[in-house]
Amino acid sequence: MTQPQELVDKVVAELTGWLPAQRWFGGKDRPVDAVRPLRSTVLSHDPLLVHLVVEVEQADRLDPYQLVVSDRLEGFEATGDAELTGLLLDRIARGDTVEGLEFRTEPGVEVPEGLRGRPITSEQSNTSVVFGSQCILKFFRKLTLGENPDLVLQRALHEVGCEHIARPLGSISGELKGERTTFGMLQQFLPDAVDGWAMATTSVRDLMAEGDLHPNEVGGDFAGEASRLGAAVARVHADLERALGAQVADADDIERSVRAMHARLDLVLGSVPELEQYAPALREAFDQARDTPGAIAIQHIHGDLHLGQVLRTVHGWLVIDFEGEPGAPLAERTALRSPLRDVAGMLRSFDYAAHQLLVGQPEDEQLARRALEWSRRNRAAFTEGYAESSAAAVGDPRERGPLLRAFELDKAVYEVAYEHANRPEWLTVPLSSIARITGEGA
Ligand SMILES: Nc1ncnc2c1ncn2[C@@H]1O[C@H](COP(=O)(O)OP(=O)(O)O)[C@@H](O)[C@H]1O
Ligand SMILES: O=P(O)(O)O[C@H]1O[C@H](CO)[C@@H](O[C@H]2O[C@H](CO)[C@@H](O)[C@H](O)[C@H]2O)[C@H](O)[C@H]1O
Repeated sequence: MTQPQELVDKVVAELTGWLPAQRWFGGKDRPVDAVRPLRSTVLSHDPLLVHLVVEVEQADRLDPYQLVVSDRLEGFEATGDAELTGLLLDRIARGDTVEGLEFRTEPGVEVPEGLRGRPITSEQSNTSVVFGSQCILKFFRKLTLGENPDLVLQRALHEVGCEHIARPLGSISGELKGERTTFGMLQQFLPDAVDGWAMATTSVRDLMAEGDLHPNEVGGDFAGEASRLGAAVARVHADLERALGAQVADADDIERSVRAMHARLDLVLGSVPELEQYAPALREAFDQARDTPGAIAIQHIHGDLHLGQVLRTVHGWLVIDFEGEPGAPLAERTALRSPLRDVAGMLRSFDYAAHQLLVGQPEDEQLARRALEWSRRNRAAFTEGYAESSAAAVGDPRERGPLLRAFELDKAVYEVAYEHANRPEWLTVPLSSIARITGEGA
């Protein structure tokens, strides 16, 4: 029988080669220099199941990543094993503490024992496992020291009765480098849910299949959903404000945020030279954010809102994954920011959904025209739905043109970096948007 330490040593030795091949690994664009164990906890002896946190060294970066591993699999990764993941859920159901690792349910929640887990297979930054038709356990991969905003914000939203989130059911947390850190989050699973990305891209495909029809004429028109989605996002913002408060941004806040946009651009320019030609126009747009009319409200926001983060259920739209941008430092993700950043994130996503079909055929002008038409129609519907339901302090995004434009471009710069690191073949999607928005050629 393998001893836990033997397993940990074997796994750690293999990780340098194994990690870069994982979808959720955030450092695929840089070589892995070293992997060291930070903490390991035996969750079960028979079958052997070990919770392992490692520190991954890549040039000047040190990032903690989380795994659960076992010796009884062909590889070692246990999140794909129905019985082993069931052991994690059982521990949450019983409220166990194992060597400082705390498995808990949320107040008033009962979780059944004995369920088996199945991992979901969509493109994602973390690993999620579904149990029966009732709960989903998100296992954070790249760990953020401290409490994860995904759990903190959804708890706060649940407490004020927000109707547009899945109920938080439990968590796994423990100490990492002296800080209480969230390792996992259990949430209500919506078995009937379809994510917004799947719905939107289906609608785009319907349109492309109809040579002569416009977006409002085809069966799969998405504008009604886009408008309802705008209203749901506005209500989530209002609930976040109710739960955790808001402030009016002062001149320093605005200045800091303009400087941060420039700093992000500087950083991304260092690794993606294709962005260089748009830099002057981007900088001008960031500077113009200072000229936005009226007071700007800042509050806790989602921070990485896009069509893959919203689920359509029979009861309406739900927003998930309040973790913020997976690459950003925690201080930035938990800072009070303008909700218009989320609006901008979603507007970017409509543009993505429309243009992803052009990835393999950039020269097709007819397709490009239809894509633009779809994007404009759905962006307008979303913004209108948002404006109709938004709280007075946030107001109508259309009246905040310079700020919204700067946020959209800042998000597109983030996406350039994200695609460069994760899906280089998609790099043209944010780059061509930047060209369109800044008017710097397509
Ligand atoms: N509560 C839920 N009910 C149904 N499906 C969900 C739920 N939460 C997440 N999902 C599915 O899992 C996917 C990944 O979830 P997400 O929270 O975005 O993880 P990640 O942080 O890895 O991106 C979603 O796109 C969605 O398809
Ligand atoms: O893994 P997360 O969902 O937290 O977010 C990261 O990955 C997203 C891609 O899966 C990425 O989103 C970009 O691509 C989406 C289509 O796949 C598109 O809907 C988004 O608008 C676009 O930003 C996201 O930026 C990244 O943080």
